[in-house]
Amino acid sequence: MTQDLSPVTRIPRTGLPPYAVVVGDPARTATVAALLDGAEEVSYHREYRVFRGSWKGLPVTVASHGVGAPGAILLFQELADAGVRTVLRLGTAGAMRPGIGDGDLVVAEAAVRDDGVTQQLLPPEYPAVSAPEAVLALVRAAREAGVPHHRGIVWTRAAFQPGLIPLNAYDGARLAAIEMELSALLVTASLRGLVAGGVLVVDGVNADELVDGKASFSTGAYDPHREVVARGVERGSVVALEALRLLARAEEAPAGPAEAADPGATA
Ligand SMILES: O=P(O)(O)O[C@H]1O[C@H](CO)[C@@H](O)[C@H]1O
Ligand SMILES: O=c1cc[nH]c(=O)[nH]1
Repeated sequence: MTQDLSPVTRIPRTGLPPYAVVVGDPARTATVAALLDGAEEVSYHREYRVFRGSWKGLPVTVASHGVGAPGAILLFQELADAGVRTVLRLGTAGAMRPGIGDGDLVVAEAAVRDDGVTQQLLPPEYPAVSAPEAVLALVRAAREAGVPHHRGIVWTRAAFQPGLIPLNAYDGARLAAIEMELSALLVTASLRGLVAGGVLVVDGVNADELVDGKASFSTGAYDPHREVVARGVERGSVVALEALRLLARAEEAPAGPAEAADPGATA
């Protein structure tokens, strides 16, 4: 029997666990899947590679979305169509604030919508915010794992390489990191009633270097191919999976009176 597959990403329309970790690099799905019990590759079409498996008894989906928000949002939408309800992005990012170092994690509280695609879907004033429970679960998981981590607002920016327009629009805005897909996930989540968040592994442009004036925050010190980044990705994988487990456990707990009265609370 031919499986019913989504049109672009070719992920199965049914049978995916509702808790998901999404990553940019298809190779990273295998890194995360290696931590799971009973991991199996479900599909691999274009940049969209999907595994399913179990983390401490919780069935999870692990999927890649490639580089750039226009392609990534196709995966986010098709995951939602397939019944996935909680999505955490485990990405890499450049640091933008003093004190954030290579391999550290940044837990995103919100993202600047400079993603190049959501502007075509709804007005730019609409915010891209992480679910507060996702932020708290990621921070708790990072703290319990003893992983260096920071919280803050992330700049999702469609252009990776610098062009002619100066990149100083957010100087002084205390942004924590820069990457390319998170705001598209957060906006999709708000529109579709999903719980979403992001944890990013810093792969360069250490903000201490910025302060010293040794690098610009373009790609001066960008180098994701280092041991410090690989270790950060391993730690970030555990943090993301553990945060999913905390979120699932909290959702199983009986709703309080305020949540029960608010139909949006359990969307
Ligand atoms: O490592 P990933 O998750 O792909 O994230 C970052 O890395 C890519 C750029 O090198 C972009 O996708 C950016 O968001
Ligand atoms: O988009 C990205 C990803 C990683 N590092 C960066 O500096 N930018």
